[in-house]
Amino acid sequence: QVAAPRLANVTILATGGTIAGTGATSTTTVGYTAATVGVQNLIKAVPELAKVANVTGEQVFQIASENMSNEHWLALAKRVNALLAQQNVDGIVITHGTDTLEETAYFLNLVVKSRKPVVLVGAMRPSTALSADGPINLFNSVLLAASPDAVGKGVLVAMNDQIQTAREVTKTNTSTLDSFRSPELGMIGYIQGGKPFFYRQSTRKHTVDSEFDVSALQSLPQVDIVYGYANVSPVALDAVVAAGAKGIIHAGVGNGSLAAKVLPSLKSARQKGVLVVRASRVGQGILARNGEANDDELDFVVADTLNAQKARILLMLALTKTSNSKDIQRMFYTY
Ligand SMILES: NC(=O)CC[C@H](N)C(=O)O
Repeated sequence: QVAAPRLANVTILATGGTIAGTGATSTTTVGYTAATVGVQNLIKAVPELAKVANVTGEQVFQIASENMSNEHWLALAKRVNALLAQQNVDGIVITHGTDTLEETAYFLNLVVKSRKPVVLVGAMRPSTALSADGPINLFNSVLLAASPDAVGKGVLVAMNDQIQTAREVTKTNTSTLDSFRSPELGMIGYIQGGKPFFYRQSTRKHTVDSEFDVSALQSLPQVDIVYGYANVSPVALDAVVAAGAKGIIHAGVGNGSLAAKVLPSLKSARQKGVLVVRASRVGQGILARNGEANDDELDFVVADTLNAQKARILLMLALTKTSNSKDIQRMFYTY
């Protein structure tokens, strides 16, 4: 008689979103209400979870993810770190609205102090819809969080049978099931037949190799994003500087080009000590340092391949450590 292998202990931290959403009818796939189903009912809806892990649920928030804030992130990261420090927790799944899921994933990728798996998951259809994607996504994410193969890979996203990394994944479609993709550098694996299959991993630092530590932080520095477009004016940029931004992400056109009408405001912001990071609205490609602007002379930083919303997260964390632009540029080439 051989003893059954020990099942991993996985904690599901529920934060809301469509995966916990309900609609008026089975064909309601838009215009439903997000964040109404509690974590115990999410777990009850997928009895198959018990076959792959000992699952415990905790309702940390119940929100639509457009309302995710820096304070939510700090609370969530502290809870994740506390749980992963426990010997009886092997992995964590976080259920999340899809709108800002990639941001929470990247934030945790930089501040979780453990090699144990952390997997974010959401759904594009509410729990009441025909062919709802939440249950299979939840099942896949729990088996991924329970898998020794997911250890040390950084924070992962498991949706639509694919495994994506926090740094690369982005929401690419407002409504289709295959919305979560890493169009630039690619997904790293699949989940099929109850098993994860990994093919690649990120070379960028994360989790235990990260220099960021939120354990003593109650807030994060204000960093705002301003967008580039034809006929742009400096109105929005000047407003965020006047409102006290410590850093600005400029999501410029093309390779982060700066319009002549905006450049004086960016220069004056930098002279006041505001950190300026050039990113691109394009969505793919390296932001060339000293390409479309002389970053050395302007003392600006470039975002490398990070999109603007993830550049905002890295800059906030960077500003908790230093205001030295060279050091911050190093961080953008490291994480
Ligand atoms: N598909 C979704 O999860 C979107 C619902 C909601 N806007 C949210 O992000 O929480």
